[in-house]
Amino acid sequence: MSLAGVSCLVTGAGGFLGQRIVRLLLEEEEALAEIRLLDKAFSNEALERFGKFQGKTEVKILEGDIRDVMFLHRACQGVSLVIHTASIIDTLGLIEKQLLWEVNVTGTRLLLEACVRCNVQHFIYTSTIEVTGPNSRGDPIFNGDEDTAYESESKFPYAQSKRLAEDSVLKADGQVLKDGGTLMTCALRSMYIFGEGCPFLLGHLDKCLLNKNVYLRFSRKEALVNPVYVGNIAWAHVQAAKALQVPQKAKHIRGQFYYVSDDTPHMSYADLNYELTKDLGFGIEPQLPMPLTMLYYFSLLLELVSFLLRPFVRYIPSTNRHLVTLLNTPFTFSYRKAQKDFGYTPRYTWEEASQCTGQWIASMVPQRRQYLKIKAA
Ligand SMILES: NC(=O)c1ccc[n+]([C@@H]2O[C@H](COP(=O)([O-])OP(=O)(O)OC[C@H]3O[C@@H](n4cnc5c(N)ncnc54)[C@H](O)[C@@H]3O)[C@@H](O)[C@H]2O)c1
Repeated sequence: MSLAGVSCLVTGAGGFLGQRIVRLLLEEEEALAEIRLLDKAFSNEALERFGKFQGKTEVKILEGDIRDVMFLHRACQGVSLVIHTASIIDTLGLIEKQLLWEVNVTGTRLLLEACVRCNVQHFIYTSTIEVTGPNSRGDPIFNGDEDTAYESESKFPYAQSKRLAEDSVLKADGQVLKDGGTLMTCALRSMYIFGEGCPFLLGHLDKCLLNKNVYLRFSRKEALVNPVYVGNIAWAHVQAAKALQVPQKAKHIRGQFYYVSDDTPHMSYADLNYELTKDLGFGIEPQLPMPLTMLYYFSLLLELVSFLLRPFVRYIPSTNRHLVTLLNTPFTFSYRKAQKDFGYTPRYTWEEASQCTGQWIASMVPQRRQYLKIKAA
């Protein structure tokens, strides 16, 4: 299976995951013809990294908005594969719902329409485990798979927006392209992603440094999850893309969603922070700041305060019931189906993943200390 000669568009290419997907695509032995990198903004570091690449694949930077129909039309013209990672991630409810919808839901639909107009045959959507749950009751799942029945009714805007976008992607499978061809789509439901460049890890690191080098325990030890290393979820996109090129394989994949995890040991989100930086001598609080039920009602209280203040001031609490449940519910998934249907196996072991991530965090500590010092002054 190969992507030799393929022209591919990656949206969200300047983001944490997008950059890693691009890197893997550029490293492919059998070179792609062209990769178009779409994002609303690229950092200088990202541009520098892409600029260093000296290979056969042509790289084009497309800076613009996923909501811009004309821009999408130009971006899709002449490509046969779209990997759609661009999205707004919002676990706290910081972003206005309308903007979240416009980017995550409408943006995805506009992109699908552009694909049909421009005869793009293959479309891979980066979805999230949050479209499955956990639900508000906090029902656990251990080693779930695509057939695991689960009552999920998340009303949290980010999860809802990703669910609607995923539905649109999977429903678009089979649509007739302008030239009479067929659009084939699939969605990869990623676990929480860790790795070099992960903004969430930096947020937790800052709090740890402010707490005298002790990580906050925001999830109980028993709340086992299985986060995925960025190199592995990126690899899953590449593997899915390759399999879609092969008609015999594509027929199993199209219209399907897949859970993508790797061999990261199952542990809580809080314990992952600790595990990744054990060598730095950081600690972790032994217990939640208050019993889980109390934490839940405390979050409810903060949400009520936020609601009451809404006519006067926009106050977004630092926690909410959705987040407390998300962080404290055992929720693990197997990648068996992705392995069976498109040959996904993790490219990096847990040892490699944790070592690279740990080294990156260690390299960020001096900078973050400096930043926190300036912020406090
Ligand atoms: N980070 C995680 O733990 C995680 C877990 C599961 C799924 N995902 C999914 O993976 C994808 C990538 O996430 P990430 O962690 O790389 O996030 P990220 O924020 O680093 O990347 C998203 C990119 O999308 C771009 N973008 C946002 N709005 C845009 C717009 N209007 N037009 C064009 N580009 C726009 C951003 O500039 C950003 O570069 C997302 O779809 C997310 O839902 C992430």
